[in-house]
Amino acid sequence: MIIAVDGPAASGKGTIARALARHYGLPHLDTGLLYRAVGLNLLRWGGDPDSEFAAVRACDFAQIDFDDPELKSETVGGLASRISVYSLVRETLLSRQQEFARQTGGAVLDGRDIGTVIAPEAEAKLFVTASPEARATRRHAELVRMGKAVHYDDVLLDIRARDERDMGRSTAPLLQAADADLLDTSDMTIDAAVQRAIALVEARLQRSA
Ligand SMILES: Nc1ncnc2c1ncn2[C@@H]1O[C@H](COP(=O)(O)OP(=O)(O)O)[C@@H](O)[C@H]1O
Ligand SMILES: Nc1ccn([C@@H]2O[C@H](COP(=O)(O)OP(=O)(O)O)[C@@H](O)[C@H]2O)c(=O)n1
Repeated sequence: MIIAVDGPAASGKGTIARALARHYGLPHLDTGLLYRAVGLNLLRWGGDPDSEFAAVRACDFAQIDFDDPELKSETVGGLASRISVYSLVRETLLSRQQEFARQTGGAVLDGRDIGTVIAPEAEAKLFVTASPEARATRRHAELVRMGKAVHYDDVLLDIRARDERDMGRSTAPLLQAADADLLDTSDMTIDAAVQRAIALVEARLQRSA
């Protein structure tokens, strides 16, 4: 079974995807980390994020430690959002994600285009969202926990800028797949959001049985 979890920044899609993976005993891929790794390479190598050529060259994970906390920084997230508009970058990262999705037994993937581009055949699709303010509050708390001195207003601006870029790009824009279930987590605790996600997946599985 493939479960696709898409949504904007800090909506809780990663938290939900990890919980679904645990619940169903499936492997999980956070596809945002691939785009973030490209951004981190550019930062380290002094590559120009305005150059599609440089961004494609940075699609190289040989020196990337996917547990590196720097991947989670807002600088790297911003770079990821900028280079993710390039269709050649998206093409370069496509097969890795599709192979993960199509492995025997299935998988859970989260990102922006899992249900629309990477695995349109997924048995269950969730589009996880929350208000920009709720998302900024969560991301701000997360960054403060990581010891970063950031202002809420800057985090909110960053979230809005990323939404605009992710939704406005021509290749694989962030959008809810026609057959995805919407899950708005603005007023939900993590536990409530996870329980709702499991219920939505179960309902899908029963409908397709
Ligand atoms: N429903 C929720 N209520 C409160 N905080 C949440 C909720 N869902 C996720 N979080 C927290 O918000 C932050 C971002 O969640 P995450 O799952 O990483 O989002 P995304 O993968 O969409 O960027 C994390 O610190 C996470 O613990
Ligand atoms: N499948 C994906 C995943 C991420 N991305 C891009 O990568 C950036 C970082 O993704 P992420 O999922 O790690 O970001 P957060 O939602 O955790 O803030 C996003 O802003 C997107 O622009 C994408 O284009 N397609």
